[in-house]
Amino acid sequence: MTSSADNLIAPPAALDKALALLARHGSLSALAIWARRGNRWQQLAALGHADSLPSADVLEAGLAAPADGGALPLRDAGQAIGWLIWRGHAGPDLDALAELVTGHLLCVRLRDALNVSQLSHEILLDISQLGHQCGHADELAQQFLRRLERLMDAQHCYIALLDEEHAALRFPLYRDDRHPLDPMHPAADALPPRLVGYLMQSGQPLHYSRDALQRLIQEQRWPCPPHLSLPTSGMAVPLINALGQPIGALVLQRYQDMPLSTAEQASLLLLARHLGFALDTLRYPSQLERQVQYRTNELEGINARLRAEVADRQHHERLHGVLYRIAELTNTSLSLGAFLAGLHRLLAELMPADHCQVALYDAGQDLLSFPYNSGAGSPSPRRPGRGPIEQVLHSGRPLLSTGNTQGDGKQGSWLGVPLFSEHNLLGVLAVSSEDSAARFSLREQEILEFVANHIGAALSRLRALEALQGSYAALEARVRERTSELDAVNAQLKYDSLHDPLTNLPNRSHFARTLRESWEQFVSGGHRFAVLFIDLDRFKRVNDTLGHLAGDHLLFEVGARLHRCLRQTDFLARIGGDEFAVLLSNVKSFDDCEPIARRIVAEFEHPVILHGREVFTSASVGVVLADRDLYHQADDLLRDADHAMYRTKQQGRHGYTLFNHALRRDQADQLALESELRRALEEQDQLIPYYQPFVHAITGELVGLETLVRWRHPERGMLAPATFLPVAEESGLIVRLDRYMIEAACRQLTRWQLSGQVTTPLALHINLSSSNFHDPGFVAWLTQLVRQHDLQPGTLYLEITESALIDEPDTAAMVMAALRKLGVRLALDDFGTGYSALSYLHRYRFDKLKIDRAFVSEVDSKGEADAIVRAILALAEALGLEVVAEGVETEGQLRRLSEMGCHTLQGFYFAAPAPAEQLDWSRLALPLAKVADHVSPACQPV
Ligand SMILES: Nc1nc2c(ncn2[C@@H]2O[C@H](COP(=O)(O)OP(=O)(O)OP(=O)(O)O)[C@@H](O)[C@H]2O)c(=O)[nH]1
Repeated sequence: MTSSADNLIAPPAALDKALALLARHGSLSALAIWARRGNRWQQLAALGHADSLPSADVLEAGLAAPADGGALPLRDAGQAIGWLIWRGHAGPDLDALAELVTGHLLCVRLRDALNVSQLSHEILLDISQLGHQCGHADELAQQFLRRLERLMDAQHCYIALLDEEHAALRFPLYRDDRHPLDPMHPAADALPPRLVGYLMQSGQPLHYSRDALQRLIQEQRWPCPPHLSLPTSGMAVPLINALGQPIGALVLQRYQDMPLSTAEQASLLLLARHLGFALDTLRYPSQLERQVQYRTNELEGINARLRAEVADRQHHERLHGVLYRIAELTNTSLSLGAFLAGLHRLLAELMPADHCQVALYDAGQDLLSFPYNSGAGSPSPRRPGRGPIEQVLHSGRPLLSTGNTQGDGKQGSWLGVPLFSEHNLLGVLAVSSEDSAARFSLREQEILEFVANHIGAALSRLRALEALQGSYAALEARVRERTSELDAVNAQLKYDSLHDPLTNLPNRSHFARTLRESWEQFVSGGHRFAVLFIDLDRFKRVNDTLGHLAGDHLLFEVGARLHRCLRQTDFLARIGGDEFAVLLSNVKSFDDCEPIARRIVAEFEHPVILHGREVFTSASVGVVLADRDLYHQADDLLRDADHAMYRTKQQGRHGYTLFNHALRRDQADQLALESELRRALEEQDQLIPYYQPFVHAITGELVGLETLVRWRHPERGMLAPATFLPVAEESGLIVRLDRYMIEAACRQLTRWQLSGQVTTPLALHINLSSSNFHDPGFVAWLTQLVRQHDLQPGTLYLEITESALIDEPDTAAMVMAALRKLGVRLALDDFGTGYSALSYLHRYRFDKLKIDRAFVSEVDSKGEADAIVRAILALAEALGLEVVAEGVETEGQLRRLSEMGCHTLQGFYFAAPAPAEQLDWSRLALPLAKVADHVSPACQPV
């Protein structure tokens, strides 16, 4: 008996022995032993007519064993590894023999495996050498196939390799008649390249059945024609090089129903591993060379990357530098032209911008203008056409074009981007290069767009700046215009404020200022000067007789005449109505002033022609000399010049007076008198009312009394009104004096009435100064007074002079009307002496006229006076006015007046003015004949 070890060495012989034993123990006509070798059944031993027996495949598929025999599966670990199939009777030791055969079959399998393993090792070793033996991958693949076929069924297989240079797959071996493929240029969407690609990506071997492949195709969405026949099974293994990187794939497939065994799968993995190395060795002859190459490639890669990084960084630095300068330029350029030229220079640092053009589109005018165009001058504005600029404008997008971009036949590259300002399309920025090799790319486009943004911003800024500058300029022009207008107006206002509009001469304030300046200079050692005060004489008369316009004319003419009398250096001003003042410069004494004053006075001897009439006028002049010892301020000089002029008036007008020591004393005296009068008004015993009667010419009865003021001065004695009334008028105390007198008279009348001395209505006359017309409380005050004394207002006669009416005619009329309303009567004093008395009678309503003493005194001696008095009486009668003749001093006058019909008389002939307590009531009550007898020649006015 052979041992198992022998069987291991020679299994077929062992089986034959097992067959003989079975035949011996039974009556068998046929017997076969089948073994599974790989994926197939193989009949290892047979006896008798074994070929009539069913095969192992048939039995495994479930078909019945021969009816006249049997079939027994031989199992190892539950798996059928062989079959015993027989015809006839098997005998009792079948099972034991079957076990024996099973052991033999296992030996066979082990031996097969050993053989395969040995073969595999040989082949693997062989394949490892192929890399050095073969010169080309195709050859290596054929060699590999030959060896593979020794191991397994390799009817359908292929090897794919990655061609790195061309990034494509090549198939040095391709055997698959079901899927024809051009191994050198395989269609990328065919199934093999897709499968290889998938495998190389996953890096994992893939064993698949048809269904699994079908699922993969669907999952990966590979195009797959419906008629395509897929393998029943297959295995694809990635080819890996020495560095573990996939370089291709080895695929083996079966279309028949014979799946790859586990051993085949394992072999294929090993084979693929060695194939990968062999192919890698073919590409890199030696490992060292390969490593050097690899390292070189790696270093070259790193180097290239570094160089690219450095170049990139440099480019970015340059780019940032230029962009920064562009941003700076945007904010600093003052003109668009300078800004755009600067931009072009900077752009040229970043790209081959040989030419640069900025086109702006005005939609309102449908015009393209070119604020910047490098090269030969700026094209003139034009309507849009069909060029690349228009295309950019139309699309609002960048445009890159190559070829003959300039229309000059030269090849080049053109890049244009739209210019926006706050989303409004303004125009186009374009650059072009003449270099046919230069090409603008996305990078240049991005830069240009960046620059275009800045141009847009700069345009907005410059336009805003231009608009601002424009409005500033307009504003400045307007301000200049307004300033010069204002200057002119101011100058005019200043001139007006310093000049008299009628004569064009400097006015009072101008004179006052000049006077002060001259005084300051004089005080600090400058030249002496003098002041002349000139007032026209009786100027009112001109106004009244010829009208105000003629008066104006005269004032103008006087200004011109005065000017002629002066020297160049003298300063003439009109300081009031008919008042002029002159500053005589550089005079040493009155001797220098007098000739000029004389000249002025003489100038008025020539008539002035007003409204075709010759008018004679004259002037009163006062002269004062600047004196540091006597004066402290300039205004005092004018005051004293006025005083001197006033003295001229007092002395008969038409002349001049030098303000000398006597006048100064007189002036001081006047001032003292003024303050004494002020005090007198506050006391009761200084200002005394005197009463002078009005007598009826025929009956001799007392018909009225005129109240006349006398001042019983404590030191100066009894003062006549002429002494202090001018002071009262000038100082304004006249109003208080009038009230004082009216009140005193009313009080006195009440007393007389109470004492029974006055029983019949008596006319009480009191003088009223024109100043009272300006006292708004006067009428109310008088009303109150009349009530207080319970007087008949009709007994009061207020005597007004013509001059009071001349000064303020309207105010006078108003006050007079109010007085009349109160019931107080009005008398016109000194009638006949004025020059326009008749007009006053017409204008104002009087109750009584007092014929001036000048006519009365001559009424009995001069026929002329007689005639005037007659005329006055006739006029009064016609107007229904009472008449009083004042100043009757003789009996002749009395008789004459009486004959003429003037019955109310006043004068020394009857009684001199006397204080109340001295009135001789007994004599006043006498009839006329007796009156004359009682007149005392010693009775004189005070
Ligand atoms: N036409 C005219 N008259 C003026 C102007 N200003 C003032 N007057 C008048 O001038 C007159 C000045 O009068 P006075 O100087 O007081 O008196 P007079 O008549 O000149 O008399 P004496 O000065 O006393 O000689 C007043 O009647 C004013 O109304 C003016 O601008 N034009």
